[in-house]
Amino acid sequence: MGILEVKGVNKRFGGLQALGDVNLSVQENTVHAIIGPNGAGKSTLLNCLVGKLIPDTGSVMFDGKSVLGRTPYEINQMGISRVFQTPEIFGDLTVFENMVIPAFAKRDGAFRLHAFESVAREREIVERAQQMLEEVNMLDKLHMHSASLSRGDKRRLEMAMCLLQEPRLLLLDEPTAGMARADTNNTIDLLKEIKEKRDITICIIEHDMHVVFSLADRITVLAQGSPLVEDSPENIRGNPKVREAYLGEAA
Ligand SMILES: Nc1ncnc2c1ncn2[C@@H]1O[C@H](COP(=O)(O)OP(=O)(O)OP(=O)(O)O)[C@@H](O)[C@H]1O
Repeated sequence: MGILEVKGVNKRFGGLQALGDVNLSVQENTVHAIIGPNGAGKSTLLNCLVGKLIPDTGSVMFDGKSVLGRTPYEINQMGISRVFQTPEIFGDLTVFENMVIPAFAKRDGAFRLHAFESVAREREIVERAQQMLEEVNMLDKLHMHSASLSRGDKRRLEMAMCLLQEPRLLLLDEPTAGMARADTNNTIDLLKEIKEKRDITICIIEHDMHVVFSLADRITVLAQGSPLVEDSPENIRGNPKVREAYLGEAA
């Protein structure tokens, strides 16, 4: 039984079947990659895992509990965090402000800011934010405006914001899209470190096969909304069906 269990998920957009009978089992403390051609349904599937979309049929269970019908905030509270394709950070704020502002946010129905309950709590949040930024090699950019960061740094900042919540499942939507090779390699190293340091399961959508084969323990190939095959990276590389549907010469 995996920490994440997707069973019989279907999702239609009007006449288009974006997901057709998707089954997926992600084992705890592994990196599970979801790959496939454009339009295969990868982002739709990820959106179903974080409550952004509700499947027409099927179930999505995280650690034995259904995620369906929960708000993104509740899903976050369950231990699931997501790094988006386009980083969701406040460009007008500094790196440090982006890290600590969510800790001020009280979301009891409405979203509003509140004061920390004690100076000790405030100190704890500030220290943890700094530790996290150090872990992603951004401590020297603490006071920079987030809008002026490079694409890679914006991604790293978002990763640090997610890690601050100590997720058990981290969902990454094309974490290296648009990055130069050096930044891509830094991101691979960073994700390996993150994995080594904590008990965390990572589910990653990625087109760059160098990233996928560097990180993944298991790979699911989606094609036209349905899983074509799920296997180890070694077997995926050599699978003629996968080569035909997606990889071509990339593997
Ligand atoms: N909100 C929506 N309304 C209508 N159609 C949608 C919507 N979201 C996705 N689709 C369609 O569903 C199909 C799957 O899209 P999805 O974005 O999940 O694919 P993907 O595998 O993530 O593709 P890519 O690799 O290009 O990001 C596509 O045909 C897409 O056009």
